[in-house]
Amino acid sequence: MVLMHLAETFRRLFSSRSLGPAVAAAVAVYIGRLISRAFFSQLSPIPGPFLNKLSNLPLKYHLLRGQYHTIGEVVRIGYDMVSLSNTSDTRLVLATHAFQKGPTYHRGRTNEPTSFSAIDPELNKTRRRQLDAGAHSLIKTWDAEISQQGGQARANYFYTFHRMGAFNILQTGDTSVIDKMPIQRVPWLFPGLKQSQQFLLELVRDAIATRKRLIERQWRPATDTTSNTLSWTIANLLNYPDIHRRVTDEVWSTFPDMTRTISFGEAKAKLPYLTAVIHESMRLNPSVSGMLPRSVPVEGAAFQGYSIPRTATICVSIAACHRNPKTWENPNTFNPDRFLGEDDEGKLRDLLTFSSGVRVCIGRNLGWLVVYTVLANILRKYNFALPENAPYGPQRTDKGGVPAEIPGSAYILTGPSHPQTDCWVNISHA
Ligand code: HEM
Repeated sequence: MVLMHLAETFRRLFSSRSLGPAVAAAVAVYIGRLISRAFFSQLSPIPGPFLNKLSNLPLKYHLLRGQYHTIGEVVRIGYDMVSLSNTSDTRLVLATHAFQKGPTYHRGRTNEPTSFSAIDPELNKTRRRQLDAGAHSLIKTWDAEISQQGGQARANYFYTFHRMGAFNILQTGDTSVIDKMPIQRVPWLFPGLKQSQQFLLELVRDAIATRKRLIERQWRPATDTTSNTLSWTIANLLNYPDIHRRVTDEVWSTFPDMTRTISFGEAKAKLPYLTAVIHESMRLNPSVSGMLPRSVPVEGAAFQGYSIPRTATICVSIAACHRNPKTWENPNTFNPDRFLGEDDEGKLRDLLTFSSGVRVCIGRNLGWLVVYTVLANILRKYNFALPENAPYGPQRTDKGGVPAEIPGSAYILTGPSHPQTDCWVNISHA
């Protein structure tokens, strides 16, 4: 019915005297453009499904379904887009500011470019410095106090840390925020109180509004990456009961005293199998997985013998690199042992979980801290078991006999697509 309607509309357009030639010309131009994209573009020699050569729509469809390319190391994933899955090539793209982040990073995000979305290298460097500046200025302040006080300083670290994190006071010396704290005054005696309260209220309202805006736009990269990593690790352990048992045994036998929380340092130093489990989970399901677009420098680029013009976009796909069969044996299998062998250092170099180069994740230490401590403590404290009617689990395998993975999205950040059905677990105290 719809097709008939469309056909009739086209017939009318073409037969209309005034519109007919214009529409025919537009269609001819469009078809010409498709032919040129497919056969005469500089990207034409690059392998990839035929539809990808014509439009970027198939890419969007595949990303929404959680799929990324697995057919080669340089693949045409759109009419003007290529994706790499060779780790060395990918590191080269990420290494410097030569391949800047693509314009999509900032489109539709926050008003102000953040350290994540800033495209301009200079602005990004400033943003990264601003985050470092707190620690840097703390060190400078304490160094100065130590030398002034003859080698030993009396410092209140609580206030120092607070000031360092909040509003960059140590660096700028601007303490107006603290000075206006209402709790520092006796309310009814000071006329300036109303003004101070107003100032603080506006500040807080502003912070809440910004946070709400980010949440509404589902833009919480830092917390999402960490919580997605945790979700994927639990999902993988539930799919592989032997590995689950082995990692739990390691935590139990290493830290039998349940009254003490396992710290990050302890977990990292004393739980090699948990470390391998986390690496393997981050390999199989990197929470920042794909479509990290990079603009090609004016002089163009070449990878694996294919030249890529500056008009194209290179999409770095961490997920595709992590499942490249040339790099990883049986890439679709969850196998932490690959990080325990003799070449575990080499294997770690092939991981791009936190990216690499100039735009490497600046929150990776915090990410590690959360992932290690949460996993070590919950694996020790709880038994996890899949409910009887769980849609995924070791009983459900794919054609290769590997436990089927719960579906995930693949659009920059990757988490389970249907947590409302796929992420249930029964927990009890261990
Ligand atoms: C397991 C947790 C995490 C993973 C897997 C992860 C991964 C990544 C990756 C792959 C990138 C590069 C993205 C790109 O090139 O577009 C990145 C960038 C970034 N990450 Fe993380 N991240 C994690 C946790 C965090 C946390 C906890 C924070 C903040 C406290 C954070 C803040 C950032 C920022 C600001 C950038 C942009 C850096 C820049 O472009 O200069 N990340 N992260």
